[in-house]
Amino acid sequence: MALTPGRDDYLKDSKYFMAVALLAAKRSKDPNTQVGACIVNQENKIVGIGHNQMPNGCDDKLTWARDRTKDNKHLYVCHAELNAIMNTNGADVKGCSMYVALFPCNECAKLIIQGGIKEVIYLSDMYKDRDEFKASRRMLEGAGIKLRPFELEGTEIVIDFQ
Ligand SMILES: Nc1nc(=O)n([C@H]2C[C@H](O)[C@@H](COP(=O)(O)O)O2)cc1CO
Ligand SMILES: [Zn+2]
Repeated sequence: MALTPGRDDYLKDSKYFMAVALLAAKRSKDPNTQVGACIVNQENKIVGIGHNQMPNGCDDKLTWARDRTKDNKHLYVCHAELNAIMNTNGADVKGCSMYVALFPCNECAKLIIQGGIKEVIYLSDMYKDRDEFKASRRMLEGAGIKLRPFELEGTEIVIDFQ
């Protein structure tokens, strides 16, 4: 008996996980750069999601200004990767992959390495020439973490609420 085939145009795993990261990024209040991260375990289950946000309880007390010569957001903001790692409800991130909209900075690289994440899939590497990102790449590569640019296939996913 011939089997009825399933849909071909379903959302593939890696595109889904990056889309989850990008959806999380939409929650960010950063007026300039919104970042999301999604951690996936070896069974392809999501174990943590995060976006760049101010520390809990500090939301309306801290500035989103960008200029580093004055009081500025970089002193305070919790990066998407940090939040994703902290949002796992106790699941272990060891052996997991992280999908992230922007290449991790040096501080997040330390969390990724010490947490035992084995692979980082990133969409943008727009700050790659800065020292923090050179340091980050050096540490991640040194720790043997696989770094993979996300291969974009199509530029949008439409979510229709109707
Ligand atoms: N990988 C990252 N994850 C993040 O969550 N961020 C956050 C920190 C800031 O809130 C924003 C970057 O701001 P800007 O320098 O592009 O105005 O994105 C930044 C990076 C880049 O390292
Ligand atoms: Zn970071």
